[in-house]
Amino acid sequence: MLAHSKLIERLTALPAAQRQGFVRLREATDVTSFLGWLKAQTLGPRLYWHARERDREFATLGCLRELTDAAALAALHRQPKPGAGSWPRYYGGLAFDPAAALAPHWHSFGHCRFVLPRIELIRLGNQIELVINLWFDNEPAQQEAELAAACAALQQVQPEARLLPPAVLHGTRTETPDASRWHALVTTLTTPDHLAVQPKVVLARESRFATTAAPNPFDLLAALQPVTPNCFHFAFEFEPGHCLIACSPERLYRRAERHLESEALAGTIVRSGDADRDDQLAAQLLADNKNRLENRLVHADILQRLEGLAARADLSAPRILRLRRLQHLRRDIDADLETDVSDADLLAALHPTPAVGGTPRRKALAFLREHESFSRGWYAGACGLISDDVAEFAVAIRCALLTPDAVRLYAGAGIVEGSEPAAEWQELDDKLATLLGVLQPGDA
Ligand SMILES: C=C(O[C@@H]1C=C(C(=O)O)C=C[C@H]1O)C(=O)O
Ligand SMILES: [Mg+2]
Repeated sequence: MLAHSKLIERLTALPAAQRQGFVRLREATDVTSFLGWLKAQTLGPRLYWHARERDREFATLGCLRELTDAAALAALHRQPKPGAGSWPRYYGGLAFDPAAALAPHWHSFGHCRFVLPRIELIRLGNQIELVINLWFDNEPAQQEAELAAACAALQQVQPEARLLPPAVLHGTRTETPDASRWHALVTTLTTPDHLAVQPKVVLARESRFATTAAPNPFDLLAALQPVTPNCFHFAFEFEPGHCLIACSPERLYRRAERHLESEALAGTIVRSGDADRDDQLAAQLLADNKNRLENRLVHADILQRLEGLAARADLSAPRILRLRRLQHLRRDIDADLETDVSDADLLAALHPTPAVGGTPRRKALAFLREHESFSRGWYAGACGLISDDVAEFAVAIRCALLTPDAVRLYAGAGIVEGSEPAAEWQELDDKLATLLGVLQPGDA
């Protein structure tokens, strides 16, 4: 029998004594492709999250509860452990800047949106489970309605769809800012007066393709997965037709109980196609003052913000994270958290890091609100999942927003002392090359 039918049977037979609080039932199942499975589903929101290590994968359908502000996130922390012994897991994220207005194409995301899904498909290692979530209160009528809603959701589960090569992206491309405005912004940020008060700002660009034929987001992400090693993969579709997809190399943090892993990922050089030349380029990156400064400002900020939250925090030596076309400088941070630190505290402290915002943070955000003439929305936001025992967030870079009338790609570059406008503009193109290579195969 199929897993969803087994879950329906178990729900129908659920003893009255178990109709209490948060309930989660799970059944082993087998799915070839989580993205193919999501593509076939009609119940939304549809969310997908895949860890960089590729050993944990999640696809979710529907919404049982939602958290849409910092207070609701903070309240999660104090919840008693549910009787079922399994914590609810919320999937979602935060926009880049909590105080910046959102353009209409970002409205369905909001500044903060986390969903406790009705249905989860979870792979841990080789084990796949289909999960149904319910939340009962003490009213018999609510309990009946909750059971009926859960069964109805399971009945809607569709068999996997076949993934297809994504439709090729056509449409006129508009850059915001354009190259001359970028030049002016970088020049402003690298004057000695500016650098004295604002050593780093991460400037970004939106590349908008006007099209009424955006590729299917799940086909697109599936095509990107094999060419984006060492990356988190995620897709967030809160409303039909509006989907953010990302192949991000950058972890914001992972927390397992009181243990925290974070990192400074900043500083960039290309790859060459030749192994020896790549090693030379990596050595050049490790020795380069501008790139080291980009990275140093990130780990200094993260370590400083962990003071008071962590009993211990250690920084690794610099290493190279290799992607398909780029290499980045990376330093890992490993910490033990103080007892009562919540994910709401961690998100408020760490996000946005100077890898995507700048330092000092408030000044950088104020500069971007004033001078960046597009809406970042969830680009450079924090995306991931929270439960009481484990939480994990990636930074939403190397991403695309697909909407009914456009595909928008985003790329940014850290501007510090030594940044040159043309080289930083080129870095934006280098960061988009993998995505564009799949979206517009002939042109890459
Ligand atoms: C802002 C982005 O990437 C960030 C900027 C980097 C840089 O300037 O060297 C490198 C990695 C990320 O910290 C992006 O990809 O959009
Ligand atoms: Mg850079």
